[in-house]
Amino acid sequence: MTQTFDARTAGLAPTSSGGHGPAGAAGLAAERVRWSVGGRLILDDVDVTAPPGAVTGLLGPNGTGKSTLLRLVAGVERPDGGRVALIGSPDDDGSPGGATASRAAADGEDVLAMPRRRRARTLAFVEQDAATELPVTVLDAVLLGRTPHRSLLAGPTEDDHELARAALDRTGAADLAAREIGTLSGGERQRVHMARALAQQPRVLLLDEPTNHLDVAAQLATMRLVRDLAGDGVTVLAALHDLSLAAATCDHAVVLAPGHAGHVVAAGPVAEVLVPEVIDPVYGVRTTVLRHPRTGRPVLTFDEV
Ligand SMILES: Nc1ncnc2c1ncn2[C@@H]1O[C@H](COP(=O)(O)OP(=O)(O)OP(=O)(O)O)[C@@H](O)[C@H]1O
Repeated sequence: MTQTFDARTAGLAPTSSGGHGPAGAAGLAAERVRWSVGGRLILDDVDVTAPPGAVTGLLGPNGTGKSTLLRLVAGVERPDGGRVALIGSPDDDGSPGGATASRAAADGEDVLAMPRRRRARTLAFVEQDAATELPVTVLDAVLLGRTPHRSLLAGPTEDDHELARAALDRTGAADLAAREIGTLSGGERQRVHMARALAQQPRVLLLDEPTNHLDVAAQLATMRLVRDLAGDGVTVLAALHDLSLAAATCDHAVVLAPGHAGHVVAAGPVAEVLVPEVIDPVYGVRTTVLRHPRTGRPVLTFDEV
């Protein structure tokens, strides 16, 4: 993936935040979000906060509701209750969950009440294994990310093309621009969906397993890109399975427990959350936390109980 690219000079940083960098960033607070399907309660009054201009990992075993929460926050599904709001400065205690989340959401702008186009300028979502049935080229698929930024009847401008190509460049997919999207491999498609989200110039980026299908170098490049975006003032909430990748990349982590309709068991800085006391009972494993010899960040290894 190309890492020499500067989002600010190419105009890929968010446009609507009133300034670049974390100081002008908007965070996200989901408060008491509730959702049922087929008579089964999937999320029961879940509070999750993604602090402004930070990378927050949404963690938890299979089926704990990570994708569902992201889909509700993105407006793909309607919650049965609760609120999703943009928030400003971090809370006094820096806590990304709990009572402070409720207060922040109560104060901030309601994302789900925004008109669709405005919401699409604010928030971009890369779904897990997002399929694209349309017989379109990769470049056209990425240009769709520019739709919320122009009037309904207008076609893409030169600037839109430039931004779309810059987004493809940044996700390492520039050479795929002319390909039909349906012919791509899983990893190639993942990069294209990420590029479409970047072309949207969102203030908040929601990612569901962004490293799915990617080889190890592409995983690292993606998470580096995620960190760079946060540096540009984009708030990132990413569902992740690889806890070491989360420890290496995220500022904050939120852990959902199995069997309790999305109950948040821990939320806070990764070094405090990614510890055996939290991970072992949630995942049913025995965790050892090592230190990365170069970065000093936690590296997690696991044994069966
Ligand atoms: N449309 C639906 N109909 C029925 N059940 C659903 C639906 N959407 C989600 N669920 C159920 O809700 C629960 C949470 O699913 P979700 O996909 O959000 O979990 P997840 O934490 O993202 O899982 P994974 O890590 O496996 O991707 C699961 O038990 C799933 O089967």
